[in-house]
Amino acid sequence: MNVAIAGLGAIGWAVAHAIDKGMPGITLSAVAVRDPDAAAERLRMLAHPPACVALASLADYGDVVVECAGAHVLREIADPVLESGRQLVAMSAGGFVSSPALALLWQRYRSQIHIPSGALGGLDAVAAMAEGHIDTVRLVSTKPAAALRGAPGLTQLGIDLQSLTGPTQVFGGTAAQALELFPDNLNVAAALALAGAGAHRTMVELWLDPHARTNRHEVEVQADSGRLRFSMDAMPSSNPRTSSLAAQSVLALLRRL
Ligand SMILES: NC(=O)C1=CN([C@@H]2O[C@H](COP(=O)(O)OP(=O)(O)OC[C@H]3O[C@@H](n4cnc5c(N)ncnc54)[C@H](O)[C@@H]3O)[C@@H](O)[C@H]2O)C=CC1
Ligand SMILES: O=C([O-])CC(=O)C(=O)O
Repeated sequence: MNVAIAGLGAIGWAVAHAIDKGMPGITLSAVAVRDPDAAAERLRMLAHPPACVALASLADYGDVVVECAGAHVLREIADPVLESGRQLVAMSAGGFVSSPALALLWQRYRSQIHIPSGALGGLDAVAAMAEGHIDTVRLVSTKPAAALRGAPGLTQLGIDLQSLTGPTQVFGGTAAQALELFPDNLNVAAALALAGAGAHRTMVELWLDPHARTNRHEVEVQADSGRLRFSMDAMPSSNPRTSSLAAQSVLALLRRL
């Protein structure tokens, strides 16, 4: 299986590196990066350096194309991949909630689009519950201050990270609203919404804890089939916004595919 990756940041590089070290039956065929000169040095560290190509060409190189570059490029990557019948693995799940054009792609091609369990997990159980009736879904995410630095929602809500002294709730509302304010921080809410009750019926609380060392995600789903509760304390990766489990969830998905 040829895998092509968009974006060589915290997740993309971890996935590229792991495939290069050896995953049976999987070859890293191509990457698309924003700055090819900067990436060239990194790619030289790999035993089998992949081709460096444009985003729109990834579909020519990969049976599976893994997006780890951000929701702003998801459409550019997704169109050629889905039209050519390839499979798309999308880390920036929030794009399918906040962009109407991407929401349409999700409806039309969902069998070819894989949303990894990311920094959360447990989505198989939530999807199974959605086959019956889900009454309520609640996600409470608690993050260290560094994880939210630069998020547009902080400015819009008038939150000053420096002034926080203890755990503080910065947002409460639907997943759809959460992704408008925190598009790079709550893909977990999108993944949960897409697996379960949708972005308008998935309720999200976002807390900031200046003393937190992990990204904590607590999920509660009430359905006619029963009640699910779990929590994940995920260690940050080289990117303080992103848990290291997110890249590992891509590797686990690739092995399954
Ligand atoms: N589903 C989930 O549970 C999670 C999803 N994410 C999302 O996954 C995505 C990747 O996360 P990270 O690797 O931590 O981000 P990152 O910021 O470390 O890496 C993103 C990379 O994409 C590259 N990039 C940006 N625009 C590009 C373009 N036009 N062409 C090629 N490359 C481009 C950047 O140069 C950067 O190297 C983000 O959208 C993030 O919000 C992150 C954590 C968990
Ligand atoms: O990595 C995490 O803990 C969650 C995250 O960034 C996201 O959902 O976008």
